[in-house]
Amino acid sequence: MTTLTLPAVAKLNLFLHITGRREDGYHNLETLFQLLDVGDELRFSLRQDGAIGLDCNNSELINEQNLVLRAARLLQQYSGCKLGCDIYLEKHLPMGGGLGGGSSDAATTLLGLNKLWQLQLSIDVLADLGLSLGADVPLFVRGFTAFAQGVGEKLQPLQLDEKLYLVVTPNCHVSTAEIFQHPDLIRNSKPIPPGEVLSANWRNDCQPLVERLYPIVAITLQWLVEYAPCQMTGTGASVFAAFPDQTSAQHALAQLPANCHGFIARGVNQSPVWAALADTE
Ligand SMILES: C[C@@](CO)(OP(=O)(O)O)[C@H](O)COP(=O)(O)OP(=O)(O)OC[C@H]1O[C@@H](n2ccc(N)nc2=O)[C@H](O)[C@@H]1O
Ligand SMILES: Nc1ncnc2c1ncn2[C@@H]1O[C@H](COP(=O)(O)OP(=O)(O)O)[C@@H](O)[C@H]1O
Repeated sequence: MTTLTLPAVAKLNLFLHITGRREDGYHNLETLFQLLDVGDELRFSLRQDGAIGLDCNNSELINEQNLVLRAARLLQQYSGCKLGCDIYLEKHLPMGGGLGGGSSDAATTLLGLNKLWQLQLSIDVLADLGLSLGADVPLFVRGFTAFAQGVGEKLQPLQLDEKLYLVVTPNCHVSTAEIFQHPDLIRNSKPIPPGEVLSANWRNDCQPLVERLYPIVAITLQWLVEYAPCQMTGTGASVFAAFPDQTSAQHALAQLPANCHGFIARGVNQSPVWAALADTE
């Protein structure tokens, strides 16, 4: 095998509770990660000379900080592999919107190159490598909808109804670091008792602060709630609502405010990257 094309899907945080701050400054969370069936696409082509190249439909993303390049270099270094690759990233997901696109791209890179370079590293090893790139990467490596604790790396798979979501990203960039450093962030939520995840009070502890600091997020939620109950994902700025069918979701999407980007996606219990990898067997 010399080429491989794989998806890198988005996630929603159906709830995000912050239960405390750790000594290293990071926060312990409890969150319900819902994978979606839409996202970016990555194409990998094997190189024998060990070099790693990146091309992308968004030229701003072609730089050494791209999580795709960082994941590829990390894997090459860890495994001692002498092979290289050219990677084309077709970016569809809004960036920095709480949809985990960068983390998902990194996870797909780890999974894809593990295959293309025939490394046969275990999923546990890939998830640990991924965690050093970002808190959400292990979720996308494991590829199942899950209840998460810690900074998001302790994952328990969950089977949820595969609902239809409208995801709306207002035209603003929320800094994750700014939100977590803010003195007014709610960071003392009680942990959910074992077995009560599905009946817990689902809310996003970052949402009140983000709505105050970024009024466009509050305005977007006020627009969306006219159609269905809605919430913010991650540290924002994207918001989402579940709809009973395509027609009602399309109806809301057609009324989207001018300063927003929106798409419809289905929640999935298993990441499409696993089906795509299985097709290559
Ligand atoms: C909170 C979540 C929920 O999905 O938000 P989104 O990024 O998806 O919006 C993520 O876990 C975010 O993960 P990620 O986006 O990888 O965050 P990082 O780049 O690792 O962290 C940026 C900064 O946020 C703070 N941070 C991040 C995660 C965490 N659990 N506690 C923190 O305090 C740290 O100050 C860190 O320096
Ligand atoms: N492949 C990538 N795709 C998107 N963003 C990336 C990528 N690599 C690095 N980044 C950087 O990571 C930041 C967060 O990206 P993203 O994962 O899309 O958002 P979030 O963490 O809010 O869900 C972006 O603002 C961008 O600067």
